[in-house]
Amino acid sequence: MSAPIGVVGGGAWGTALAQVAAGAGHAVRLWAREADVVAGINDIRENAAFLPGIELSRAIEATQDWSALADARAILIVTPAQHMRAVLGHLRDHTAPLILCSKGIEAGTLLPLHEVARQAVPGAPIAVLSGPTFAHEVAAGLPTAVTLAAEDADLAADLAALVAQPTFRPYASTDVIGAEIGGAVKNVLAIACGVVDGAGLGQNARAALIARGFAEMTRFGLARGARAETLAGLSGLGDLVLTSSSTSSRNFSLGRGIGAGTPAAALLENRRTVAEGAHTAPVLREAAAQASVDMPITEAVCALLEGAPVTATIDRLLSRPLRTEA
Ligand SMILES: NC(=O)C1=CN([C@@H]2O[C@H](COP(=O)(O)OP(=O)(O)OC[C@H]3O[C@@H](n4cnc5c(N)ncnc54)[C@H](OP(=O)(O)O)[C@@H]3O)[C@@H](O)[C@H]2O)C=CC1
Ligand SMILES: O=C(CO)COP(=O)(O)O
Repeated sequence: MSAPIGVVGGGAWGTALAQVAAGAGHAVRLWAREADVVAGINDIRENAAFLPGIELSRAIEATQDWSALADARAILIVTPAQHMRAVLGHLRDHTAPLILCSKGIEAGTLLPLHEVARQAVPGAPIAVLSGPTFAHEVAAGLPTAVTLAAEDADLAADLAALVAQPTFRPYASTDVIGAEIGGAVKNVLAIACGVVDGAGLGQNARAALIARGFAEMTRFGLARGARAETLAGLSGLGDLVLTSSSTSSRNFSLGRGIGAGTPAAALLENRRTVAEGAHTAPVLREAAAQASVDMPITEAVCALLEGAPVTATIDRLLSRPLRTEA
């Protein structure tokens, strides 16, 4: 039997990707932080906390023991973005490729996650997997396509082949930063789209927000070295389209609650699942300021997360001086 695939993170997405890897014919070792998640996967083949209702493959073995990943041929990293550096500290000496599947930018350093991973695990080749992927649909075997990016084109193609299935199609790319920025920024934009929905501002407003949000994503991405075609692909526009209009998105749902009048702090209190956009928004605002990129929608989302009133925040966005569309 060939070496197993490792997965770090027993949330919805880590569990769904473990199911994908098992479906592709691999033995899978899934590291999770919480004992109830490990027990549920090993004993009753279900992650009831994060991915209820999906019967998990017997090829998945959950563990809390880092040494179980020692012989992994590749490791998918799927913890929330702000925990990634701490988690990767446990894998410092690994040399197997790491495939980063989380979406965000590190607070404080403003680093994209692949640079965090490079610092934390210097001997491992780094790749990024990102795209329009609701975990429950992937776990249910519904057709899905993603971007799988690594600087080395051969590595990207090899890793794509490693996890591919007829219903899970990775498209290889060498634009690592582009694949990351789309996923990080769309989470913030999904909150904004949810606010428009919750406040009852209509579908025209949502379409305008998606288009202007994509312009914002593109300006920031280009400033950070992303390629325009990556931002217009699965991991950018594709993921924005998915999460800007569906209550299956935790970010959209958070925004919807804010738009309907519930304070963000109350919605974020005691959450067990992650809405990454809430963490990414202030980091993105800082990174945009550093790069002299104008991101008014991101600034509005930050204001709402900090407790600004919905109507006044939307009025401010709408009363900005008229400008050309670019
Ligand atoms: N859900 C989805 O459809 C998709 C999610 N993503 C991205 O994947 C990442 C993970 O999201 P998702 O799986 O949905 O998360 P969930 O909200 O489903 O689960 C939370 C996860 O965070 C883990 N966690 C919480 N605190 C810590 C910590 N201190 N250290 C390490 N791990 C911690 C939990 O571990 P434990 O199990 O041990 O409690 C659990 O795995 C995010 O960046 C998200 O944007 C990307 C694409 C799709
Ligand atoms: O990233 C996702 C789908 O691609 C999941 O979106 P949410 O985190 O908003 O649920």
